[in-house]
Amino acid sequence: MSVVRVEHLQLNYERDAQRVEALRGISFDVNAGERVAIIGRSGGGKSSLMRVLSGLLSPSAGTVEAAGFRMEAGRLPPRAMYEQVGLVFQNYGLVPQLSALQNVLCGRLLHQRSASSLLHFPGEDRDQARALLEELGLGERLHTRSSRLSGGEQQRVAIARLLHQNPRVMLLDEPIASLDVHWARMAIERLAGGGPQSAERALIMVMHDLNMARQFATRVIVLHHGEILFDGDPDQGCRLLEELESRDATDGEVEIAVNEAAADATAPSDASAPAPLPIDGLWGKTSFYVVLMLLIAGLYIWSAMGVDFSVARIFGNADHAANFLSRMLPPDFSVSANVGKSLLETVQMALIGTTLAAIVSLPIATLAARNISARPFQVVARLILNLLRTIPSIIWGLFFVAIVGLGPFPGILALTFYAAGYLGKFYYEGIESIDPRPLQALRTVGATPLQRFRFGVFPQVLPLMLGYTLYMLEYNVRAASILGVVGAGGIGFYLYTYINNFQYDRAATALLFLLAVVTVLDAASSRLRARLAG
Ligand SMILES: Nc1ncnc2c1ncn2[C@@H]1O[C@H](COP(=O)(O)OP(=O)(O)OP(=O)(O)O)[C@@H](O)[C@H]1O
Repeated sequence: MSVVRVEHLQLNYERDAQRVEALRGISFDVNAGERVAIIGRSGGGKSSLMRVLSGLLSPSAGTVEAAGFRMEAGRLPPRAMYEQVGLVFQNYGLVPQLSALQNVLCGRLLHQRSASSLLHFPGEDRDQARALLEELGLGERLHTRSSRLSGGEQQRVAIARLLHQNPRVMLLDEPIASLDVHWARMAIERLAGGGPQSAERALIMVMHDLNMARQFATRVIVLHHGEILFDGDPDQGCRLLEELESRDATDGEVEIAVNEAAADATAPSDASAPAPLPIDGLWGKTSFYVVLMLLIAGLYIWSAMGVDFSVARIFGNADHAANFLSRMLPPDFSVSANVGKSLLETVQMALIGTTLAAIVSLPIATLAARNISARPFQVVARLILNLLRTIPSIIWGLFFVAIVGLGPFPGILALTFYAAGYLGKFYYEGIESIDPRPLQALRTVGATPLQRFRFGVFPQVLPLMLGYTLYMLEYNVRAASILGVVGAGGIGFYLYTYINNFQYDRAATALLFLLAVVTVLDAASSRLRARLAG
Protein backbone atom coordinates (compact mmCIF):
# COMPACT_ATOMS: atom_id res chain seq x y z
CA MET A 1 0.00 0.00 0.00
CA SER A 2 1.49 3.36 -0.99
CA VAL A 3 1.92 5.86 1.86
CA VAL A 4 3.80 8.46 -0.16
CA ARG A 5 2.90 9.45 -3.69
CA VAL A 6 4.92 12.07 -5.55
CA GLU A 7 3.61 13.18 -8.96
CA HIS A 8 5.44 15.51 -11.36
CA LEU A 9 6.93 17.38 -8.43
CA GLN A 10 8.76 20.57 -9.24
CA LEU A 11 10.49 22.86 -6.77
CA ASN A 12 12.07 26.15 -7.76
CA TYR A 13 13.99 28.60 -5.63
CA GLU A 14 14.73 32.23 -6.38
CA ARG A 15 18.40 33.11 -6.07
CA ASP A 16 19.79 36.50 -7.12
CA ALA A 17 16.65 37.08 -9.20
CA GLN A 18 17.29 33.79 -11.01
CA ARG A 19 15.24 30.62 -10.88
CA VAL A 20 16.98 27.53 -9.48
CA GLU A 21 15.20 24.34 -10.48
CA ALA A 22 15.92 22.04 -7.54
CA LEU A 23 13.36 19.35 -8.50
CA ARG A 24 12.27 18.97 -12.12
CA GLY A 25 9.01 17.08 -12.25
CA ILE A 26 9.87 13.86 -10.40
CA SER A 27 7.39 11.06 -9.65
CA PHE A 28 7.59 8.01 -7.39
CA ASP A 29 5.56 6.04 -4.84
CA VAL A 30 6.72 4.60 -1.53
CA ASN A 31 4.90 1.71 0.07
CA ALA A 32 4.56 0.90 3.76
CA GLY A 33 7.40 -1.37 4.85
CA GLU A 34 9.93 0.13 2.42
CA ARG A 35 13.27 1.68 3.37
CA VAL A 36 14.18 4.03 0.56
CA ALA A 37 17.60 5.67 0.39
CA ILE A 38 17.77 8.90 -1.61
CA ILE A 39 21.31 9.24 -2.91
CA GLY A 40 23.01 11.56 -5.36
CA ARG A 41 25.71 14.12 -5.91
CA SER A 42 25.74 17.28 -3.87
CA GLY A 43 23.12 19.78 -5.07
CA GLY A 44 21.04 17.03 -6.71
CA GLY A 45 17.90 18.05 -4.78
CA LYS A 46 17.82 15.52 -1.90
CA SER A 47 17.27 17.97 0.96
CA SER A 48 14.80 19.93 -1.16
CA LEU A 49 12.78 16.76 -1.64
CA MET A 50 12.79 16.19 2.14
CA ARG A 51 11.57 19.73 2.76
CA VAL A 52 8.62 19.22 0.43
CA LEU A 53 7.76 15.74 1.72
CA SER A 54 7.76 17.09 5.27
CA GLY A 55 5.53 20.02 4.36
CA LEU A 56 8.14 22.70 5.13
CA LEU A 57 7.98 23.92 1.53
CA SER A 58 5.07 23.67 -0.83
CA PRO A 59 5.69 22.33 -4.36
CA SER A 60 6.12 24.82 -7.21
CA ALA A 61 4.12 22.39 -9.35
CA GLY A 62 2.89 18.81 -9.10
CA THR A 63 1.56 17.08 -6.01
CA VAL A 64 2.77 15.17 -2.98
CA GLU A 65 0.58 12.96 -0.88
CA ALA A 66 2.00 11.76 2.42
CA ALA A 67 -0.05 9.49 4.70
CA GLY A 68 -3.22 10.72 3.01
CA PHE A 69 -2.36 14.44 3.27
CA ARG A 70 -2.11 16.21 -0.06
CA MET A 71 0.29 19.07 -0.76
CA GLU A 72 0.35 21.13 -3.90
CA ALA A 73 1.49 24.54 -5.11
CA GLY A 74 0.80 27.19 -2.46
CA ARG A 75 -0.79 24.66 -0.09
CA LEU A 76 1.00 23.46 3.02
CA PRO A 77 -0.40 20.51 4.97
CA PRO A 78 -2.43 20.86 8.18
CA ARG A 79 -0.72 20.35 11.54
CA ALA A 80 -2.48 17.01 11.91
CA MET A 81 -0.23 15.55 9.20
CA TYR A 82 2.63 15.42 11.69
CA GLU A 83 0.90 12.65 13.55
CA GLN A 84 1.72 10.57 10.45
CA VAL A 85 4.82 12.22 9.01
CA GLY A 86 8.05 13.18 10.82
CA LEU A 87 11.52 14.35 9.89
CA VAL A 88 15.05 14.09 11.28
CA PHE A 89 16.97 17.10 9.99
CA GLN A 90 20.45 17.00 8.52
CA ASN A 91 21.52 19.41 11.27
CA TYR A 92 19.37 17.56 13.86
CA GLY A 93 17.14 20.61 14.57
CA LEU A 94 17.49 20.30 18.35
CA VAL A 95 16.83 23.24 20.65
CA PRO A 96 20.37 23.79 21.99
CA GLN A 97 19.30 25.08 25.40
CA LEU A 98 16.91 22.18 26.12
CA SER A 99 18.15 18.92 27.61
CA ALA A 100 18.25 15.70 25.62
CA LEU A 101 15.10 14.56 27.46
CA GLN A 102 13.21 17.80 26.79
CA ASN A 103 14.12 17.66 23.12
CA VAL A 104 12.80 14.12 22.85
CA LEU A 105 9.63 15.14 24.67
CA CYS A 106 9.04 17.78 21.99
CA GLY A 107 8.21 14.84 19.72
CA ARG A 108 4.91 14.61 21.62
CA LEU A 109 3.88 18.25 21.30
CA LEU A 110 1.11 17.51 18.84
CA HIS A 111 -0.54 15.33 21.46
CA GLN A 112 -0.31 17.92 24.25
CA ARG A 113 -3.45 19.96 24.13
CA SER A 114 -3.72 21.39 27.62
CA ALA A 115 -2.12 24.70 28.64
CA SER A 116 -0.25 22.88 31.43
CA SER A 117 1.80 21.06 28.79
CA LEU A 118 3.61 24.36 28.26
CA LEU A 119 5.12 23.76 31.68
CA HIS A 120 5.46 19.98 32.00
CA PHE A 121 4.84 16.78 30.08
CA PRO A 122 2.77 13.84 31.36
CA GLY A 123 4.70 11.20 33.34
CA GLU A 124 3.94 8.52 30.77
CA ASP A 125 5.55 10.58 27.99
CA ARG A 126 8.57 11.27 30.16
CA ASP A 127 9.03 7.56 30.94
CA GLN A 128 8.86 6.68 27.27
CA ALA A 129 11.31 9.45 26.29
CA ARG A 130 13.72 8.25 28.97
CA ALA A 131 13.44 4.66 27.77
CA LEU A 132 14.13 5.71 24.15
CA LEU A 133 17.23 7.65 25.13
CA GLU A 134 18.47 4.73 27.23
CA GLU A 135 17.91 2.39 24.31
CA LEU A 136 20.01 4.65 22.11
CA GLY A 137 22.82 4.71 24.70
CA LEU A 138 22.08 8.14 26.15
CA GLY A 139 20.83 7.08 29.60
CA GLU A 140 23.65 9.09 31.19
CA ARG A 141 22.91 12.19 29.16
CA LEU A 142 19.19 12.67 29.84
CA HIS A 143 19.60 16.06 31.47
CA THR A 144 22.54 17.33 29.46
CA ARG A 145 21.85 20.40 27.31
CA SER A 146 21.81 19.25 23.72
CA SER A 147 24.40 21.91 22.75
CA ARG A 148 26.85 20.07 25.02
CA LEU A 149 26.38 16.72 23.28
CA SER A 150 28.64 15.37 20.55
CA GLY A 151 27.40 15.29 16.94
CA GLY A 152 26.62 11.56 17.16
CA GLU A 153 24.78 12.03 20.46
CA GLN A 154 22.73 14.88 19.05
CA GLN A 155 21.84 12.73 16.08
CA ARG A 156 20.61 9.99 18.39
CA VAL A 157 18.53 12.52 20.35
CA ALA A 158 16.94 13.67 17.07
CA ILE A 159 16.19 10.03 16.18
CA ALA A 160 14.70 9.47 19.64
CA ARG A 161 12.49 12.53 19.12
CA LEU A 162 11.21 11.07 15.85
CA LEU A 163 10.60 7.72 17.54
CA HIS A 164 8.66 9.48 20.28
CA GLN A 165 6.61 11.25 17.61
CA ASN A 166 6.05 7.80 16.11
CA PRO A 167 4.82 8.72 12.62
CA ARG A 168 4.11 6.22 9.84
CA VAL A 169 6.27 8.06 7.32
CA MET A 170 9.74 8.74 8.65
CA LEU A 171 11.85 11.19 6.68
CA LEU A 172 15.51 11.27 7.57
CA ASP A 173 18.06 13.66 6.07
CA GLU A 174 21.38 11.86 6.58
CA PRO A 175 20.18 10.23 9.77
CA ILE A 176 23.28 8.22 10.54
CA ALA A 177 26.05 10.40 9.09
CA SER A 178 27.57 10.99 12.55
CA LEU A 179 27.00 7.49 13.94
CA ASP A 180 29.37 4.55 14.07
CA VAL A 181 28.23 1.29 12.48
CA HIS A 182 26.89 -0.09 15.77
CA TRP A 183 24.64 2.89 16.50
CA ALA A 184 23.74 3.30 12.83
CA ARG A 185 22.46 -0.28 12.68
CA MET A 186 20.72 0.07 16.02
CA ALA A 187 19.04 3.33 14.97
CA ILE A 188 17.88 2.10 11.57
CA GLU A 189 16.51 -1.14 12.99
CA ARG A 190 14.70 0.78 15.69
CA LEU A 191 13.33 3.26 13.13
CA ALA A 192 12.21 0.51 10.81
CA GLY A 193 10.19 -0.71 13.74
CA GLY A 194 10.75 -4.48 13.71
CA GLY A 195 7.80 -6.84 14.08
CA PRO A 196 4.38 -5.82 12.81
CA GLN A 197 5.23 -2.10 12.90
CA SER A 198 7.82 -2.44 10.15
CA ALA A 199 5.10 -3.40 7.68
CA GLU A 200 3.26 -0.15 8.39
CA ARG A 201 6.15 2.27 8.39
CA ALA A 202 8.00 3.78 5.48
CA LEU A 203 11.51 5.18 5.86
CA ILE A 204 12.82 7.67 3.32
CA MET A 205 16.44 8.51 4.08
CA VAL A 206 18.93 10.79 2.38
CA MET A 207 22.26 8.98 2.54
CA HIS A 208 25.77 9.91 1.52
CA ASP A 209 27.47 6.75 2.73
CA LEU A 210 26.79 4.20 -0.01
CA ASN A 211 27.87 1.26 2.16
CA MET A 212 25.21 2.24 4.65
CA ALA A 213 22.69 2.65 1.84
CA ARG A 214 23.51 -0.85 0.56
CA GLN A 215 23.17 -2.29 4.07
CA PHE A 216 20.04 -0.54 5.26
CA ALA A 217 17.90 0.34 2.25
CA THR A 218 15.50 -1.93 0.42
CA ARG A 219 15.40 0.49 -2.51
CA VAL A 220 17.50 3.35 -3.80
CA ILE A 221 16.51 6.49 -5.71
CA VAL A 222 19.35 8.39 -7.40
CA LEU A 223 18.60 12.12 -7.70
CA HIS A 224 20.72 14.02 -10.16
CA HIS A 225 20.22 17.68 -11.10
CA GLY A 226 16.68 17.49 -9.76
CA GLU A 227 15.70 14.41 -11.75
CA ILE A 228 15.40 10.72 -10.91
CA LEU A 229 18.25 8.94 -12.63
CA PHE A 230 17.54 5.55 -11.12
CA ASP A 231 14.91 3.94 -8.89
CA GLY A 232 15.33 0.34 -7.78
CA ASP A 233 17.84 -2.16 -6.42
CA PRO A 234 20.22 -0.59 -3.84
CA ASP A 235 23.37 -2.20 -5.18
CA GLN A 236 22.67 -1.20 -8.77
CA GLY A 237 21.75 2.36 -7.74
CA CYS A 238 24.89 2.77 -5.62
CA ARG A 239 27.08 1.45 -8.45
CA LEU A 240 25.53 3.93 -10.83
CA LEU A 241 26.30 6.79 -8.48
CA GLU A 242 29.87 5.55 -7.97
CA GLU A 243 30.37 5.52 -11.73
CA LEU A 244 28.91 8.99 -12.00
CA GLU A 245 31.20 10.25 -9.26
CA SER A 246 34.35 8.70 -10.73
CA ARG A 247 33.47 10.06 -14.19
CA ASP A 248 32.91 13.55 -12.78
CA ALA A 249 36.17 13.32 -10.81
CA THR A 250 38.12 12.49 -13.98
CA ASP A 251 36.39 15.30 -15.89
CA GLY A 252 37.32 17.60 -13.03
CA GLU A 253 40.99 16.64 -13.29
CA VAL A 254 41.01 17.26 -17.00
CA GLU A 255 39.34 20.60 -16.41
CA ILE A 256 41.91 21.60 -13.80
CA ALA A 257 44.78 20.54 -16.08
CA VAL A 258 43.31 22.52 -18.95
CA ASN A 259 42.81 25.57 -16.75
CA GLU A 260 46.38 25.40 -15.45
CA ALA A 261 47.74 25.18 -18.99
CA ALA A 262 45.63 28.15 -20.01
CA ALA A 263 46.83 30.11 -17.00
CA ASP A 264 50.47 29.32 -17.87
CA ALA A 265 49.97 30.46 -21.44
CA THR A 266 48.55 33.82 -20.40
CA ALA A 267 51.00 34.49 -17.53
CA PRO A 268 53.30 37.50 -18.03
CA SER A 269 56.83 36.47 -19.04
CA ASP A 270 58.45 38.32 -16.11
CA ALA A 271 56.27 37.18 -13.22
CA SER A 272 58.44 38.95 -10.62
CA ALA A 273 57.98 42.40 -12.16
CA PRO A 274 55.86 44.61 -9.90
CA ALA A 275 52.46 45.57 -11.24
CA PRO A 276 52.28 49.25 -12.27
CA LEU A 277 50.53 51.51 -9.75
CA PRO A 278 47.12 52.69 -10.89
CA ILE A 279 48.04 56.38 -10.43
CA ASP A 280 44.67 57.79 -11.43
CA GLY A 281 42.82 55.45 -9.07
CA LEU A 282 45.15 56.28 -6.19
CA TRP A 283 44.74 60.03 -6.65
CA GLY A 284 40.98 59.60 -6.98
CA LYS A 285 40.88 57.77 -3.64
CA THR A 286 43.17 60.23 -1.84
CA SER A 287 41.24 63.27 -2.98
CA PHE A 288 38.01 61.59 -1.90
CA TYR A 289 39.37 61.08 1.64
CA VAL A 290 40.75 64.64 1.82
CA VAL A 291 37.35 66.05 0.87
CA LEU A 292 35.65 63.74 3.34
CA MET A 293 37.96 64.81 6.21
CA LEU A 294 37.40 68.48 5.36
CA LEU A 295 33.65 67.94 5.41
CA ILE A 296 33.79 66.22 8.79
CA ALA A 297 36.03 68.96 10.21
CA GLY A 298 33.59 71.56 8.87
CA LEU A 299 30.70 69.76 10.54
CA TYR A 300 32.46 69.90 13.94
CA ILE A 301 33.37 73.58 13.60
CA TRP A 302 29.80 74.42 12.59
CA SER A 303 28.41 72.49 15.61
CA ALA A 304 30.88 74.09 18.06
CA MET A 305 30.00 77.57 16.82
CA GLY A 306 26.31 76.77 17.02
CA VAL A 307 26.53 75.92 20.74
CA ASP A 308 29.11 78.56 21.62
CA PHE A 309 31.63 75.88 22.63
CA SER A 310 34.71 77.37 24.23
CA VAL A 311 37.66 75.61 25.91
CA ALA A 312 38.69 78.97 27.37
CA ARG A 313 35.44 79.07 29.35
CA ILE A 314 36.38 75.86 31.14
CA PHE A 315 39.91 76.88 32.04
CA GLY A 316 39.03 80.55 32.57
CA ASN A 317 36.62 79.49 35.33
CA ALA A 318 38.96 77.07 37.06
CA ASP A 319 38.73 79.05 40.32
CA HIS A 320 34.93 78.64 40.31
CA ALA A 321 35.32 74.92 39.78
CA ALA A 322 37.86 74.69 42.60
CA ASN A 323 35.52 76.66 44.88
CA PHE A 324 32.61 74.38 43.98
CA LEU A 325 34.66 71.24 44.68
CA SER A 326 36.10 72.59 47.92
CA ARG A 327 32.56 73.23 49.18
CA MET A 328 31.76 69.59 48.58
CA LEU A 329 34.57 68.49 50.89
CA PRO A 330 34.42 67.05 53.40
CA PRO A 331 31.06 65.43 52.67
CA ASP A 332 28.44 66.03 55.36
CA PHE A 333 27.56 62.54 56.60
CA SER A 334 24.95 63.83 59.07
CA VAL A 335 22.39 63.37 56.26
CA SER A 336 23.33 59.70 55.81
CA ALA A 337 20.04 58.37 57.23
CA ASN A 338 17.84 60.37 54.85
CA VAL A 339 20.12 59.83 51.89
CA GLY A 340 20.42 56.07 52.62
CA LYS A 341 16.64 55.71 52.85
CA SER A 342 16.02 57.54 49.61
CA LEU A 343 18.77 55.58 47.91
CA LEU A 344 17.06 52.37 48.96
CA GLU A 345 13.87 53.75 47.50
CA THR A 346 15.75 54.49 44.26
CA VAL A 347 16.91 50.87 44.00
CA GLN A 348 13.40 49.60 44.79
CA MET A 349 11.92 51.84 42.11
CA ALA A 350 14.46 50.59 39.57
CA LEU A 351 13.82 46.96 40.52
CA ILE A 352 10.03 47.18 40.23
CA GLY A 353 10.16 49.45 37.16
CA THR A 354 12.55 47.13 35.30
CA THR A 355 10.56 44.01 36.18
CA LEU A 356 7.30 45.58 35.02
CA ALA A 357 9.03 46.79 31.86
CA ALA A 358 10.25 43.24 31.15
CA ILE A 359 6.73 41.86 31.61
CA VAL A 360 5.13 44.55 29.44
CA SER A 361 7.72 44.45 26.69
CA LEU A 362 7.93 40.69 26.15
CA PRO A 363 4.57 40.28 24.35
CA ILE A 364 5.13 43.50 22.37
CA ALA A 365 8.61 42.29 21.35
CA THR A 366 7.17 38.93 20.31
CA LEU A 367 4.74 40.72 18.00
CA ALA A 368 7.52 42.96 16.68
CA ALA A 369 9.94 40.13 15.73
CA ARG A 370 10.08 39.60 11.96
CA ASN A 371 10.80 35.88 12.16
CA ILE A 372 7.79 34.89 14.25
CA SER A 373 5.11 37.53 13.75
CA ALA A 374 2.92 38.81 10.93
CA ARG A 375 3.74 42.11 9.20
CA PRO A 376 0.81 44.24 10.51
CA PHE A 377 1.59 43.22 14.13
CA GLN A 378 5.26 44.02 13.59
CA VAL A 379 4.48 47.54 12.41
CA VAL A 380 2.15 48.37 15.32
CA ALA A 381 4.42 46.77 17.95
CA ARG A 382 7.49 48.63 16.66
CA LEU A 383 5.60 51.91 16.64
CA ILE A 384 4.61 51.42 20.29
CA LEU A 385 8.20 50.60 21.29
CA ASN A 386 9.56 53.61 19.37
CA LEU A 387 7.10 55.89 21.11
CA LEU A 388 7.97 54.52 24.56
CA ARG A 389 11.67 54.97 23.85
CA THR A 390 11.46 58.41 22.35
CA ILE A 391 10.12 60.09 25.50
CA PRO A 392 12.88 60.53 28.13
CA SER A 393 12.25 59.00 31.56
CA ILE A 394 12.12 62.40 33.22
CA ILE A 395 9.30 63.52 30.90
CA TRP A 396 7.43 60.30 31.66
CA GLY A 397 8.02 61.22 35.32
CA LEU A 398 6.39 64.63 34.77
CA PHE A 399 3.38 63.00 33.08
CA PHE A 400 2.83 60.51 35.85
CA VAL A 401 3.35 63.02 38.67
CA ALA A 402 0.61 65.08 37.00
CA ILE A 403 -1.62 62.00 36.78
CA VAL A 404 -1.05 60.11 40.05
CA GLY A 405 0.66 62.72 42.26
CA LEU A 406 4.07 62.96 43.92
CA GLY A 407 6.18 60.05 45.26
CA PRO A 408 7.98 56.95 44.04
CA PHE A 409 4.90 55.46 42.33
CA PRO A 410 4.95 57.86 39.32
CA GLY A 411 8.70 57.24 39.21
CA ILE A 412 8.12 53.50 38.89
CA LEU A 413 5.63 54.08 36.09
CA ALA A 414 8.07 56.38 34.31
CA LEU A 415 10.83 53.78 34.49
CA THR A 416 8.45 51.04 33.34
CA PHE A 417 7.37 52.94 30.24
CA TYR A 418 10.80 54.16 29.30
CA ALA A 419 12.59 50.84 29.94
CA ALA A 420 9.85 48.87 28.13
CA GLY A 421 10.72 50.79 24.94
CA TYR A 422 14.36 49.75 25.19
CA LEU A 423 13.85 46.23 26.49
CA GLY A 424 11.25 45.56 23.79
CA LYS A 425 13.78 46.55 21.12
CA PHE A 426 16.54 44.44 22.68
CA TYR A 427 14.18 41.47 23.04
CA TYR A 428 12.87 41.50 19.48
CA GLU A 429 16.36 41.87 18.07
CA GLY A 430 17.34 38.89 20.23
CA ILE A 431 14.37 36.87 18.95
CA GLU A 432 15.26 37.73 15.36
CA SER A 433 18.79 36.45 15.86
CA ILE A 434 17.84 32.95 17.05
CA ASP A 435 18.66 29.82 15.10
CA PRO A 436 15.60 29.12 12.89
CA ARG A 437 16.35 25.41 12.46
CA PRO A 438 14.95 24.22 15.80
CA LEU A 439 11.76 26.13 15.00
CA GLN A 440 11.44 24.30 11.70
CA ALA A 441 11.97 21.03 13.53
CA LEU A 442 9.19 21.94 15.96
CA ARG A 443 6.90 22.59 13.02
CA THR A 444 7.52 19.06 11.81
CA VAL A 445 6.40 17.60 15.13
CA GLY A 446 3.15 19.54 14.78
CA ALA A 447 3.80 22.14 17.51
CA THR A 448 1.35 25.07 17.73
CA PRO A 449 2.72 28.64 17.41
CA LEU A 450 2.52 28.99 21.20
CA GLN A 451 4.38 25.71 21.71
CA ARG A 452 6.99 26.79 19.16
CA PHE A 453 7.49 29.99 21.13
CA ARG A 454 7.67 28.19 24.47
CA PHE A 455 10.02 25.37 23.41
CA GLY A 456 11.85 26.87 20.42
CA VAL A 457 12.12 30.64 20.83
CA PHE A 458 12.03 31.20 24.58
CA PRO A 459 14.87 28.83 25.61
CA GLN A 460 17.10 30.26 22.89
CA VAL A 461 16.47 33.87 23.77
CA LEU A 462 16.18 33.60 27.56
CA PRO A 463 19.88 34.06 28.47
CA LEU A 464 20.06 37.07 26.18
CA MET A 465 16.87 38.54 27.64
CA LEU A 466 18.06 38.10 31.22
CA GLY A 467 21.34 39.78 30.30
CA TYR A 468 19.56 42.75 28.75
CA THR A 469 17.18 43.01 31.69
CA LEU A 470 20.05 43.13 34.17
CA TYR A 471 21.73 45.78 32.08
CA MET A 472 18.48 47.75 32.09
CA LEU A 473 18.29 47.44 35.86
CA GLU A 474 21.75 48.98 36.17
CA TYR A 475 20.69 51.76 33.87
CA ASN A 476 17.40 52.31 35.70
CA VAL A 477 19.13 52.89 39.05
CA ARG A 478 20.89 55.81 37.41
CA ALA A 479 17.69 56.98 35.69
CA ALA A 480 15.72 56.66 38.95
CA SER A 481 18.23 58.87 40.74
CA ILE A 482 17.16 61.88 38.68
CA LEU A 483 13.39 61.38 38.79
CA GLY A 484 13.24 63.04 42.24
CA VAL A 485 13.91 66.34 40.46
CA VAL A 486 10.32 66.26 39.19
CA GLY A 487 8.95 64.85 42.45
CA ALA A 488 8.84 61.22 41.30
CA GLY A 489 10.69 59.71 44.27
CA GLY A 490 14.24 58.50 44.85
CA ILE A 491 17.48 60.17 45.80
CA GLY A 492 17.11 62.83 43.11
CA PHE A 493 14.90 64.86 45.42
CA TYR A 494 17.71 65.27 47.97
CA LEU A 495 20.35 65.87 45.32
CA TYR A 496 18.26 68.61 43.76
CA THR A 497 17.37 70.22 47.09
CA TYR A 498 20.97 70.20 48.40
CA ILE A 499 22.37 71.70 45.20
CA ASN A 500 19.65 74.34 45.01
CA ASN A 501 20.35 75.31 48.62
CA PHE A 502 24.13 75.41 48.00
CA GLN A 503 24.62 72.51 50.45
CA TYR A 504 27.29 70.95 48.31
CA ASP A 505 28.80 68.90 51.17
CA ARG A 506 25.43 67.16 51.57
CA ALA A 507 25.11 66.68 47.81
CA ALA A 508 28.58 65.07 47.94
CA THR A 509 27.30 62.52 50.50
CA ALA A 510 24.32 61.67 48.25
CA LEU A 511 26.63 61.30 45.23
CA LEU A 512 29.06 59.08 47.17
CA PHE A 513 26.22 56.82 48.32
CA LEU A 514 24.90 56.63 44.78
CA LEU A 515 28.35 55.84 43.40
CA ALA A 516 28.77 53.01 45.94
CA VAL A 517 25.43 51.41 45.07
CA VAL A 518 25.92 51.76 41.32
CA THR A 519 29.43 50.27 41.53
CA VAL A 520 28.26 47.25 43.54
CA LEU A 521 25.29 46.71 41.25
CA ASP A 522 27.39 47.05 38.09
CA ALA A 523 29.91 44.50 39.35
CA ALA A 524 27.21 42.00 40.37
CA SER A 525 25.30 42.49 37.14
CA SER A 526 28.41 42.13 34.93
CA ARG A 527 29.28 38.87 36.66
CA LEU A 528 25.76 37.54 36.29
CA ARG A 529 25.60 38.58 32.65
CA ALA A 530 28.96 36.93 31.94
CA ARG A 531 27.64 33.71 33.47
CA LEU A 532 24.46 33.89 31.41
CA ALA A 533 26.45 34.47 28.23
CA GLY A 534 28.65 31.45 29.04
N1 LIG B 1 17.17 28.18 -0.10
C1 LIG B 1 17.67 28.01 -1.33
N2 LIG B 1 17.68 29.05 -2.19
C2 LIG B 1 18.19 28.92 -3.43
N3 LIG B 1 18.67 27.77 -3.92
C3 LIG B 1 18.70 26.69 -3.12
C4 LIG B 1 18.20 26.76 -1.78
N4 LIG B 1 18.34 25.55 -1.20
C5 LIG B 1 18.90 24.76 -2.13
N5 LIG B 1 19.12 25.44 -3.28
C6 LIG B 1 19.67 24.93 -4.54
O1 LIG B 1 18.86 23.85 -4.96
C7 LIG B 1 19.65 22.79 -5.46
C8 LIG B 1 19.36 21.52 -4.66
O2 LIG B 1 19.81 21.74 -3.33
P1 LIG B 1 19.64 20.62 -2.19
O3 LIG B 1 20.09 21.22 -0.91
O4 LIG B 1 18.29 20.08 -2.26
O5 LIG B 1 20.68 19.52 -2.71
P2 LIG B 1 21.23 18.24 -1.94
O6 LIG B 1 21.18 17.14 -2.92
O7 LIG B 1 20.52 18.04 -0.66
O8 LIG B 1 22.73 18.69 -1.68
P3 LIG B 1 23.72 18.18 -0.47
O9 LIG B 1 23.96 16.73 -0.72
O10 LIG B 1 24.95 19.02 -0.73
O11 LIG B 1 23.05 18.47 0.83
C9 LIG B 1 21.08 23.26 -5.38
O12 LIG B 1 21.43 23.81 -6.62
C10 LIG B 1 21.05 24.34 -4.34
O13 LIG B 1 22.07 25.31 -4.55
